[in-house]
Amino acid sequence: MAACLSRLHHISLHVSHVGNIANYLVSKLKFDLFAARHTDEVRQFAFRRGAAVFLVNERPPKSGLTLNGETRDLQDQPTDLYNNLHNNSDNGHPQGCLYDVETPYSVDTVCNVCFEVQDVERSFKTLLDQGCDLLVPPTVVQDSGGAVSYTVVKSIVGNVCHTLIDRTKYEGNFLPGFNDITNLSTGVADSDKSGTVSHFDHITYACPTNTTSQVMQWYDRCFGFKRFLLDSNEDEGEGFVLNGDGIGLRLTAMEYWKCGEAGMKFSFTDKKEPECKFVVAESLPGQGSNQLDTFLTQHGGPGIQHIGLYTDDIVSTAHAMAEAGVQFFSPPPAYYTEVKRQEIEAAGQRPERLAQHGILLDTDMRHDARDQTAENRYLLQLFTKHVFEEETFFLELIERRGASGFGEGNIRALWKAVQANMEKEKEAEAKNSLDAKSGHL
Ligand SMILES: O=C(O)C(=O)Cc1ccc(O)cc1
Repeated sequence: MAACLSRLHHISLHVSHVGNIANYLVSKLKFDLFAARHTDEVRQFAFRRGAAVFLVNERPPKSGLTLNGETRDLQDQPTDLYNNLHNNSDNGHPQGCLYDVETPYSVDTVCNVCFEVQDVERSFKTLLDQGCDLLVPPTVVQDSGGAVSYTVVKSIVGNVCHTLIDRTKYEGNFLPGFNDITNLSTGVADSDKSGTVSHFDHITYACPTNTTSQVMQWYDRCFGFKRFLLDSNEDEGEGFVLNGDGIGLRLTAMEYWKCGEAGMKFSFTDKKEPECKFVVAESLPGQGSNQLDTFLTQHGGPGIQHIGLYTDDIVSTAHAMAEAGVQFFSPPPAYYTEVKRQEIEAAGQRPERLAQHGILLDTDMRHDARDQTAENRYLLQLFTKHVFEEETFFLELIERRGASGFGEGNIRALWKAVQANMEKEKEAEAKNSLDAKSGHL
């Protein structure tokens, strides 16, 4: 039996200095800082835009395991390493990170997807029965707003953990132990911000070659995740494979079944909540080094490579973010004048408008017999450059106009833009070192 999830609560990051990412989230992505917790050991900050919540944990300077850039296998962090990092004080309450464990990777990383559950104790037992590594046993934390219980399970993917939390008896703003922050928010209501970000659309894992099926099995067994086909060309067994012309990538996606919707006896809500999909990306050999390999090397192993933020107006959202200094990847100009012009116009969009910020468009070719009218389903995507110093995380804006998967054209365009950028950076580095050398002569 699998543990029963009710909804995604937040995604947490572990960084060495909170300042840069806080500035990125607030000034550039227009998230509001709404809750914080400081102890002698740790600083934790919660940021929100719509239903998307990031919890940023600042790593204490002494912790972290240097991996010297070596790539590790799918799951090779011994559990006792996490346990040593999760100090308990005399009263049993963690002194370090609440609602999480410190990550053994030394780089800045996004590594915990926290879900709400109905019954933490039962989830804990179910996952123990499934042979999972439980890093924090059921723990209760309370303050004047009520009590919350949680447990933390290590996933099969690198440093990714899942905190399972029951906050049904809590009435505070975020979680017990956190102080509300109102005066440091952007001061602008979500509805008044230019563009919208309403929720997390998907979370993409970067994994080594030939590990996707292990990941899929783990999530099915432990959480009841189910396969979700991304494209009409996708083979059930193989996944969505893009191989050739400089790209070697296998994508396989899963969605989770909320308890209420999976025919369980309780239903948490009648309101349809936005879905967040999980995408497993593995690189295929033979097409040269790529962004997945770069991630695995710089991150020190598998993990969360990027997150898609859903917007219902990608042009305005991208415009506001670009004005605030967010850097995005752009395809070559020919994308808008030749390659995709007709397709963009057929979708009712203006190529010049999309070209302004590098927004990509892919039409969904899937034919759904039940839905004769939906001829023009498409999605719009835009990818940021890496958010941290190392290439261990980026974000994406995504607007879905009836398309629920991903398009091959957008992925190829992104792949090429990243490759071109890598080459440009290499050239600049080579030029800098040449300049430095000639300066010494
Ligand atoms: O398009 C998306 O958002 C995906 O998640 C697919 C994807 C996965 C990995 C990459 O390095 C690039 C694209």
